[in-house]
Amino acid sequence: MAGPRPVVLSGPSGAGKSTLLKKLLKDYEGVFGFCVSHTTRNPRPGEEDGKGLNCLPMLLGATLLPVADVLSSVSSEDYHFVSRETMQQGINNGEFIENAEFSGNMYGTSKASVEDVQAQNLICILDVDIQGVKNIKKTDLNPIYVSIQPPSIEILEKRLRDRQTETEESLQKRLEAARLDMELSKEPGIFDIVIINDDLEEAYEKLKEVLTECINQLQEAKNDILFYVSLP
Ligand SMILES: Nc1ncnc2c1ncn2[C@@H]1O[C@H](COP(=O)(O)OP(=O)(O)OP(=O)(O)O)[C@@H](O)[C@H]1O
Ligand SMILES: Nc1nc2c(ncn2[C@@H]2O[C@H](COP(=O)(O)O)[C@@H](O)[C@H]2O)c(=O)[nH]1
Repeated sequence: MAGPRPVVLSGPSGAGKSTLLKKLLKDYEGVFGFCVSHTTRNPRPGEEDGKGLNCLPMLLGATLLPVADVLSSVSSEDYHFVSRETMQQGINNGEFIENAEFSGNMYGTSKASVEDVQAQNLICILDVDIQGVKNIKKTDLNPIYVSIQPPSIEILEKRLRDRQTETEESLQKRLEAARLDMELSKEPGIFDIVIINDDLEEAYEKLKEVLTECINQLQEAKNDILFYVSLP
């Protein structure tokens, strides 16, 4: 696929991927674009369908709201919320790069979502579980693979409980998946880097360090374009 090399963020549910992602998208506006996944799970309070930073021009056009109002209403971590039937149809039609069943729900990355970000010359960030990582490895996407891990399963459980988004049943399913994810992340060759998210600021600094090269490459490419465009 064309465009700058994408970034895959993975790691157990509750490890802090979205928290780090939101900081990154805010600090590097115009550099990164979030790939909005599809899911069959119910939206959480505050989540809305199909909203992602890459939908911004559409939102601005459709709502005619002041830019600041639209920006404050845009979350970087929402989904296209769909029924199982719709999702399965899309998968059957070959519209997805990868898809997985996680904690009783379907999740997937559509080709259109990736292309949407890449068409804007942004570095496309995907947030997927470990099954997604394995499936993406079979494609030609060629991303940088980053695993965000919690300091321990006990701390992960506390973070998930404190987040108050899960029922006891879904929390237990997520912890079960987390144990497997934490084991697999130790296998050499799966991830380019594993970041332990203990202190948030330290984890964020490490993430930025890993992404420095691709951030610089994109910014240089944009500067080159600006230079040539401004030539008389
Ligand atoms: N370093 C940290 N220290 C303490 N709490 C944290 C830290 N990082 C994230 N959290 C908190 O832990 C909770 C889980 O974080 P977050 O929602 O970002 O995880 P996630 O990996 O994106 O989960 P999911 O995959 O389920 O979306 C949030 O309430 C967040 O505020
Ligand atoms: N394989 C995929 N996994 C995905 C995708 N989008 C999100 N996820 C992962 O699902 C879990 C749970 O997410 P939550 O929002 O319900 O807490 C988490 O590990 C995500 O990384 C996807 O498109 N494909």
